[in-house]
Amino acid sequence: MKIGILGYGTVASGLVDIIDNNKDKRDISIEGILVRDVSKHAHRKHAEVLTSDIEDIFNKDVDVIVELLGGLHPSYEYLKRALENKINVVTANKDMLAEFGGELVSIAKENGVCIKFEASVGGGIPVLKPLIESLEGNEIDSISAILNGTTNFILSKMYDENLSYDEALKQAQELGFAEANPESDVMGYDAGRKLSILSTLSFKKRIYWKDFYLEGINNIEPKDIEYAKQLGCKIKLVGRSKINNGKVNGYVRPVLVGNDDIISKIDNEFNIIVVNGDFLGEVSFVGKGAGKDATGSAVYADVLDIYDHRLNNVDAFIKEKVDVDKVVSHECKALLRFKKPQKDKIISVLKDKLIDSKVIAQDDELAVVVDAPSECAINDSIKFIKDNNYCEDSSKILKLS
Ligand SMILES: NC(=O)C1=CN([C@@H]2O[C@H](COP(=O)(O)OP(=O)(O)OC[C@H]3O[C@@H](n4cnc5c(N)ncnc54)[C@H](OP(=O)(O)O)[C@@H]3O)[C@@H](O)[C@H]2O)C=CC1
Ligand SMILES: N[C@@H](CC=O)C(=O)O
Repeated sequence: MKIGILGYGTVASGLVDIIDNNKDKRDISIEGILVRDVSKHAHRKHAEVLTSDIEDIFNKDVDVIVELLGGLHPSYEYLKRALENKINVVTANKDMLAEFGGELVSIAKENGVCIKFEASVGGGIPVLKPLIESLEGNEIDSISAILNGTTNFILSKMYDENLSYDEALKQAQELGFAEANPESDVMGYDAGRKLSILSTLSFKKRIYWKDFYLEGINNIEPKDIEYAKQLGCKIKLVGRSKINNGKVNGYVRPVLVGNDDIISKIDNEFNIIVVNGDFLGEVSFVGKGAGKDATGSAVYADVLDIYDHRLNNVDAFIKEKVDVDKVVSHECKALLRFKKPQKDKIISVLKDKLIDSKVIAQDDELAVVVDAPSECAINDSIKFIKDNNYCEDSSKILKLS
């Protein structure tokens, strides 16, 4: 089988290694590799097929195009052209799927080819195929997940090694975990896109990533980690979505996770996806969510599907779009911090408006763990405190329940 690879960065390097490693088992020939700057890669294996001209790839009469460039453009235009030319496509590009998944699947179906995207969620973890195929008989009603390796790596390094946020992010970039623009990782956009792909496939309704409540880890301070330790918790960037009577509720946000919860045990670049099926109950998928070899392995699995003529497409992306409710409307706990506080006044407001509140620190700031009937009740209390200038600044981290 002849393939063209778009990109020769972290993931493409992993894919090339695994293709070469399995050469005696599967006859996959790399006909072209597209990069921006050929000279940068001239010393590498397969340098003879490098090109910076996309026409060289389309002129090679390939069976599969594997897109590992990232970003929306020109990736979208290249893949659309490939599918319209009846070339099967494999991609790890969640940005593009979250935005144009429906359109690309429709074009693939019209042209009798397929688009595969296992590596777009959970890096190396085989999760989409089991979800689509092995769990087909189940109605899935909830997803709880760590979906971004970079932020999980940063939070682990801050927690375990007291590394600063900036140092940890730098290491994640050096290890090839982060996106070309790491804002996608740290602001929660990447996890939001992955949660939208997972939710779309699981709930069989089109769910857009921007409709989730999205909050990143960029405001997490060492002091938050200290409080988390004091409370027997870790802070994790968690994506959660639920469907109930056709209504979807979902978020990506940093939350406190109790040390006895399986999600708190997933560290560094590892991801976890826990889904609940009506027949199966809960099932968890755990593994490396980012990095060269792990992600290369997932991309290779998609290439093998095409090699072995498993050319099915998923319909979920072309289903009707549903709205997403962003607020946590059930009883919840949260850690609240108030800077330059009028302590007695704040404590009195929280006691009045919420179910319970427990002060855990009161030095230069006030830190309180509250129990509330809903997130709205917490937000209303904070608004009242701020409107009355009882503090200079505040922050809130919900506890996962
Ligand atoms: N890194 C990871 O762990 C994971 C990444 N992904 C996804 O996989 C995809 C690839 O990621 P990754 O390998 O990390 O990215 P990298 O930034 O490491 O590599 C991107 C490659 O694409 C090439 N490239 C980018 N734009 C163009 C363009 N316009 N024309 C020609 N070549 C271009 C670059 O060329 P040059 O080298 O010349 O600059 C580079 O070789 C992304 O969609 C990412 O979100 C998914 C799961 C995990
Ligand atoms: N930047 C992403 C890469 C994999 O999708 C991450 O850190 O998870």
